[in-house]
Amino acid sequence: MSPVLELSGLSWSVGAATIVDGIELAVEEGEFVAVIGPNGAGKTSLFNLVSGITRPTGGTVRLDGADITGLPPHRRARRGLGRTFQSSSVFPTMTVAGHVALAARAAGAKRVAEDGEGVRAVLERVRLARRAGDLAGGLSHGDKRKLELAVLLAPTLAQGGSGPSPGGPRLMLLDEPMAGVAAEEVGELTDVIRTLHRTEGRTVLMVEHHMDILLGLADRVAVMHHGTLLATGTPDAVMADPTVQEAYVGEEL
Ligand SMILES: Nc1ncnc2c1ncn2[C@@H]1O[C@H](COP(=O)(O)OP(=O)(O)OP(=O)(O)O)[C@@H](O)[C@H]1O
Repeated sequence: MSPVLELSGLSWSVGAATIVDGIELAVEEGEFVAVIGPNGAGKTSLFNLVSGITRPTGGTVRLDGADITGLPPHRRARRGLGRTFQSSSVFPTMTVAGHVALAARAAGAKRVAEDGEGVRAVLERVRLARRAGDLAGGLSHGDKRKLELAVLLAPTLAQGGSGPSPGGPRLMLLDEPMAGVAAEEVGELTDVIRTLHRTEGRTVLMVEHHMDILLGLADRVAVMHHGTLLATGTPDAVMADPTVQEAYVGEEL
């Protein structure tokens, strides 16, 4: 069986600067791979290439064995690739339930009521049902992150209809979901992400700076440095790797 995601020689240059440099990475079905690396290593740039926001200057991206290198982001989404962003992307004056209903309709769901069972069920999966009627602008950072996950799951509501990717994304790219989240909210957000991975069986590729969060969450860690993949391995193996420690000199691993 092909890996869910396969990156071969994936590269991106801007002028003379090579920002992503020959990445080789295969992510298997149901795997949780964390991408770490010092500031400016190229992690977000790599996510932009995988989700189709930027076109690589070299190499290929394969999803379920099919070459999707030339596909725009919405067509990748239809094939089951979902992505969240480093900075929060909610609409402050729209309700929490409104976000889910809107995303479900965009995915082809018919007759989605904001106060209906379907929207509530999606919000329960990210532990946000109690805030369904509240405006997104009033949510804590942790709850905004959960709402972004609910928006990723909303295409589930198109199930049975003509909507694309009825089960929601099988591959989720999460770009620093803990950024800006208060320490007391990190545990619950980690639990939500763990459930989406372990219980629902989704494949996850996640950028995260804090190794303590990744221990117990990630099967494998991929370390980026200056645009290249410096090492991949279990969290413990990567932390013990002297080349990784060297790349992080002056920064916390
Ligand atoms: N559009 C662009 N044009 C030129 N340089 C860019 C562009 N986008 C990113 N860069 C540069 O590429 C490098 C990698 O940036 P990127 O944001 O991918 O790193 P990162 O590992 O995600 O960093 P951080 O951990 O700080 O978020 C940086 O030096 C950045 O300045």
